[in-house]
Amino acid sequence: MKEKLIVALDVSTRQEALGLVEQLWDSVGAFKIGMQLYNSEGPDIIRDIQALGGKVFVDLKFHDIPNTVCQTSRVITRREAFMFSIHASGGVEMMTKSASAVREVSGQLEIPKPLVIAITVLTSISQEVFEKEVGISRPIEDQVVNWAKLAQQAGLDGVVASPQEIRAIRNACGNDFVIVTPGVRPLWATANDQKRVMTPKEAVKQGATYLVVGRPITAQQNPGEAARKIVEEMEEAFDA
Ligand SMILES: O=c1ccn([C@@H]2O[C@H](COP(=O)(O)O)[C@@H](O)[C@H]2O)c(=O)[nH]1
Repeated sequence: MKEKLIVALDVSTRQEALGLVEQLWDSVGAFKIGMQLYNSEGPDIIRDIQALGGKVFVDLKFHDIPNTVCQTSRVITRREAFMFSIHASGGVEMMTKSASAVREVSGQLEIPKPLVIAITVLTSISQEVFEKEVGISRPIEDQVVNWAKLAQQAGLDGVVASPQEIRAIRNACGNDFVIVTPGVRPLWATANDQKRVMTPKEAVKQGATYLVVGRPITAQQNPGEAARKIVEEMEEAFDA
């Protein structure tokens, strides 16, 4: 079950990040690098985490014209990321070019193909904000499923969505489609800025492939203990 847990390393220094990796590598499945750490420490942080035995999800949420995202996907593939994210709202051409570039480069280099995952609607967005600020007047779930279907059509491996949309995505895209869910909050943690949340146990029950958890682990005095507690809660999904 720990393989399903990805820890978001939202810190600003290599020292903090590698300290967390050393404490957590045997309790979780992978580590996520986002814009904070990547922009502080640069791409070498990917290699540093890999050197400690950690698999790396590069969550830089690429969103640009098809050529730019395609060429950047080649770069990330060469860095042997385990997974990386692009925005579904970039469109089918952008996603298709990224997916085929990744297949080509990983095939040429004979390295494992990274999972390419489409961001749908950020888990910090509520239905009210979606309508009033983003300007889309339909249920978030419908928009997420629409983007998930387009991502699948484009040859991507899966999507990032809130646990609240897992069932609808599974119904539309099937059991092999990868669903990565941030917005996971144990009952003992605060929601922070996350709006569409669910507990680890419920997210696993709904059918998440991977759970992304940051602050409920990294902001604790004992991150290792928090991660193990979350894995135990995930395992409860299969208790009778
Ligand atoms: O829709 C999304 C997409 C990405 N994220 C990222 O996941 C983590 C969540 O961290 P917490 O501390 O557990 O809230 C963070 O790195 C986000 O950039 C997301 O939350 N929602």
